[in-house]
Amino acid sequence: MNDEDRPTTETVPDDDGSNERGDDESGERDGEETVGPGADDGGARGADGDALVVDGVARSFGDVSVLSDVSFAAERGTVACLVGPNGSGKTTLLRVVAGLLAPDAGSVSLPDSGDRTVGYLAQTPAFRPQFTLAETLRFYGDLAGVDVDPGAVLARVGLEAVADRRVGALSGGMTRLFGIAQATIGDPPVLVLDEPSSGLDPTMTEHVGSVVRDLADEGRTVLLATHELGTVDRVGDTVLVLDDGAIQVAAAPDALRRETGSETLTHAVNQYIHGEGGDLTVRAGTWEGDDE
Ligand SMILES: Nc1ncnc2c1ncn2[C@@H]1O[C@H](COP(=O)(O)OP(=O)(O)OP(=O)(O)O)[C@@H](O)[C@H]1O
Repeated sequence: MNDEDRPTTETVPDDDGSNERGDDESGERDGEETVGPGADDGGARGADGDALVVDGVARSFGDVSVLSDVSFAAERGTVACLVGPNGSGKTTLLRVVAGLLAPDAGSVSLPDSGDRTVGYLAQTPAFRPQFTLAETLRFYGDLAGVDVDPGAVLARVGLEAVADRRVGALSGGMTRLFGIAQATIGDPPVLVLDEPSSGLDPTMTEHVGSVVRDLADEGRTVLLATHELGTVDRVGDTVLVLDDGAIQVAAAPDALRRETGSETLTHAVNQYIHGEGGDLTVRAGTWEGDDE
């Protein structure tokens, strides 16, 4: 395989030229409880079990402030679901956590384990279609400096039977699963997944949700962005509502419903979305996977 024909690292695009981690890996932990409802906590509340602590992260593009003060923590073995309106900064935050974008301020603290601490699935993963799944995984393994057993990596997402199929012959859902598999190369303790099941049919959406849940149950910490509140309800331990550049609330789906007196997660989440003009209901129609 010559260099031109090799698969690329297009799953980790770098759209502003910055590719450094940019955090100081020293997010302070104050020993308080992990996450909970409340927008005015004034900082992350990392506890001993936390695998990921984001503390006071800010990020602008030019003079447009996208993230102003984002803080939250996530425990090992849990799924944290980042939700928020289009353009609220979910992808920006995930890229900061994955080390693909440097924050202007604040820090991201990750577990200190191995070479590959974070695995990342981009919103629109792109692989070279002419290579097989096994070839592609080996290539990414080489890039990450780790040995890859393609069969074992593919088994994490249920694709081991098609290791020798060309990536271009995969369905959309299988491609997304393959992207998740790629993110697990090197077995990073934290997985950052940008809309892993958007645009998939209900059965595949459910399957992707199960895969994500299993990856967390095996001890990883998963941070995912999604508009599908049905998926959040099924697999999420924590809902992080991002709006106005900050986490407006961090709580378990049930707690969020209870605290807002809502029957549905959609209604509960919308209580924390300010929208334009402060109308809490104005964004109600923007959520996919409605659970009502
Ligand atoms: N590289 C960039 N340069 C300039 N502006 C950017 C860049 N990346 C993101 N933005 C802007 O930052 C804002 C947040 O974008 P982002 O993609 O993070 O939102 P999002 O919540 O993931 O949206 P969606 O739900 O539609 O995927 C948008 O206004 C977007 O135009």
